[in-house]
Order: sequence, then C-alpha cells, then structure tokens
Amino acid sequence: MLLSVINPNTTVAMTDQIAAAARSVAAPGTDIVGVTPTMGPASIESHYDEALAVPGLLEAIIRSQRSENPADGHLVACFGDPGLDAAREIAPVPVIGIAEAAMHTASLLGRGFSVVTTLGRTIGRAEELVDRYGMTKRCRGVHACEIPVLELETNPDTAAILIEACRTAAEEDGSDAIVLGCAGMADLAHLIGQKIGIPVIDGVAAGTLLLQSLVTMQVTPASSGELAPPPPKRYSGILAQFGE
Ligand SMILES: NC(=O)NC1=NC(=O)NC1=O
Repeated sequence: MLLSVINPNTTVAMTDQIAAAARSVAAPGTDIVGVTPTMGPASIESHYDEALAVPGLLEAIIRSQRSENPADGHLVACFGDPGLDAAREIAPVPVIGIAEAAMHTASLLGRGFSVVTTLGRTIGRAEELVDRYGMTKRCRGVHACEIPVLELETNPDTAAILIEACRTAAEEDGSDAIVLGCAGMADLAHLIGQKIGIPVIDGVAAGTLLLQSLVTMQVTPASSGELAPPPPKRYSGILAQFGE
C-alpha cells in the first residue's frame, strides 16, 4: 500500500523528519511518501497560517489522486488537522489528521491525557479539536512549551524544555499519557516517554498506523452525505485550478 504523509507547511526539512517518523512504524509493504505542498506557510502556528495551508494541502491530495499511482490513504501531518473535512470530500480514500489520531490513541492508555503544543496561541485550536473529537472527558489539559515550530529543530534546549513541559503537564493534570502537539516533535516522543515514565504519543506514528489499519481493512469512506465530493463549480483567480 502507499500512504501519503502530507506536511501542510512548506518546510521540506520538516517533511523529511515527518516521513522518517512514519516510516519508522510502517509495516513491510507499506510505502510512505512524504509530501510538501507547492504553496503555503513555512510553519503553522496561527489561524492565518492554518487558513493559508489548506489550498496547498488540497492541491497535494488532488495531485496524488490524479496521478498514475494514487495514495491509498492520506495523513494530514499538522496538529491543527487543517483542511481535514475538505480533504475528506475530495479524497476517495481514508484521510486522518495527526491530532485526531494521537488523541484517540492516547485515550486507549488510561483515563486521561494532556496535550503539549508549541505556542500558547495554538492552545485554543487544540481545545477545539478535543471537543470536536469527543475527547472533552479524556483530555485533562492543553499546555504550551512556547517553542516556535521552526525552532524545535534549531533550539539546543528543545528536548529539555519539552521533557519538563510534558512532566509538568502530566503532574498538574494527573494524566496517564501525553499527546505531542506538533508534527515537529515526532522524533522526541520515545525519549520524553522514557524520561517522564508515562506514554508519549506522537500523532505522526499514531496516524500512520491507524491509516495503515483502515487501508488494510479495505474500508472506503462514504461518498455520500456531508463528505460527498463538492458540487462542481468555477473557482477564480489563483484557485482556478481547483474547479472544473
Ligand atoms: N501546534 C503546532 O504548531 N502544530 C504544527 N505546526 C506546524 O507547522 N506543524 C505542526 O504540527
């Protein structure tokens, strides 16, 4: 099977890191392609960034589905799960967001989990997703490490800061698990878990495995109702390519 792991921001180094995290858990026979959109923000850490990430994400999915080797599933590898509903309308295969995947996975590991995201301004979005995914009774708190997305890789203190933020979150909330709130934290999940003594869930790994499961089960999403393909229409300006 072929799974497309889409980094909705345009930083190729993050795409490569995300794809490596996906490949580290993919089964033999599951090919992973890391995808970087042709347009969009270098990182996503505001509502504005998130809105401007969606056209590039959708273009990447359309491009895959129109190719000679369309993906069997798509992973939206940004913790805001940007454009997830729109992606599900245009993709005839399963589409999962990493926040959704991480929260469901963490909920299997105990009574409550905490989320540790990047900037404090993204806490509200994470809380919206907690509510949307029916996790209000399972998520005991959303916290921020205050490291900007693109500094996760460059800040020499990232690991230490994240370990402390995750430890504090778990202690304050009494949580049984931690959800990492950024795809750029994927490579630290195992280390943080070892240091704080409770499971730390990275949505890239969780999402890859859940997507692989859906494809293995050969469950094709419904093409009727709310997530039916969008009604054909003209789109103008730079969005013209998205229309008939
Ligand atoms: N909470 C976040 O900042 N998430 C993210 N921003 C990105 O650019 N990728 C993420 O996963």
